[in-house]
Amino acid sequence: MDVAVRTVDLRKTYLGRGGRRAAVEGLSLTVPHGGVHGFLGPNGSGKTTTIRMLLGLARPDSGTIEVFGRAVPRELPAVIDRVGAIVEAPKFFPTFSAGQNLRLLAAAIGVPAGRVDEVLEATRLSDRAGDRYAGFSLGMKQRLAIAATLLKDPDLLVFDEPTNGLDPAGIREVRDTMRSLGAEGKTVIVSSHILAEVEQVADTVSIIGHGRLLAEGTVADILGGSGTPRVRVGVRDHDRARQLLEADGLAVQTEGDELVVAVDDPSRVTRVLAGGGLYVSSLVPVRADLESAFLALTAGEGLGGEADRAAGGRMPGGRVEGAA
Ligand SMILES: Nc1ncnc2c1ncn2[C@@H]1O[C@H](COP(=O)(O)OP(=O)(O)OP(=O)(O)O)[C@@H](O)[C@H]1O
Repeated sequence: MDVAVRTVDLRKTYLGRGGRRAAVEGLSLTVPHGGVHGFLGPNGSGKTTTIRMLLGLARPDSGTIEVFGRAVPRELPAVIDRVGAIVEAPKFFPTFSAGQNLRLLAAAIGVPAGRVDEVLEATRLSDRAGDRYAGFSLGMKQRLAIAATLLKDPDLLVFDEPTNGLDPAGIREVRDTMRSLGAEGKTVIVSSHILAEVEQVADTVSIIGHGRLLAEGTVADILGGSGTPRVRVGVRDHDRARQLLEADGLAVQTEGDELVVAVDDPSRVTRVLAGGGLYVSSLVPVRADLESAFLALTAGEGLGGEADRAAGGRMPGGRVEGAA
């Protein structure tokens, strides 16, 4: 696998009131080259701290970072031109148009003015290039920020919570932009504490909690670890249905008005129940989604210790820390 970013045993502590506290604790991450990588974790799990270290904005206490094979921060000057990032909200002149803002920036960093049209096109802002920045929606402002990071035509883009504060339309716009950048072959790292915001665009994800890696892999890997498929069964006589299914060796749970049965072949449920004179009114597969996997993995965040480890143990998919 061609690797864009690799960290090994990364650790960063901060001095707080109660002494030194680890924000990042032994984090080993691998981000493949090309495509969108979701960097996920609850608030305070260490995402921003990790991103700041990747960009040379914070120094790790220990551990190593490589960006395109170069050690960061030592060899950062050799790769910095290949990296674009939005870590904090960038500043633009409100009364200038999008195009004017980008042309100013291009001149400041020594990029030919012709590149401005290309980045406006890449972020689908071409037809708004003449409009004043002050009149932009939040989603458009965020796309302009992405356009600014594209001026240098970097190979790696790092966006820290780029959809924070956006409405659903803005989230969709930013998501579409990230997707097309990933499809073009760029490596896009996007952090979020809301999994649904990156699930649809991420080719690979890493999930962290308390500064540690909980799982890493393709979205399919992580979902694949959720175990036997489950179906939600609508049937009148719950108790009797449960007896019949359990007598057939199936694991059954009651969730609200329905039974949830872990079974590889759903027709077995209808067969068993019909055999006992019960008829199924509905049979719906429980979709394994990344949100459930994420919640299972980060369950107990804030409790720490055993709760985290137990939650991790339920997730054999992807690469799970402790199981790898
Ligand atoms: N400069 C700092 N000084 C002291 N503590 C810090 C500093 N920066 C971060 N921390 C602490 O480190 C931990 C991780 O913070 P970080 O911002 O990296 O998490 P995050 O996952 O990005 O969270 P969020 O989604 O809320 O931004 C938190 O407990 C935070 O309070």
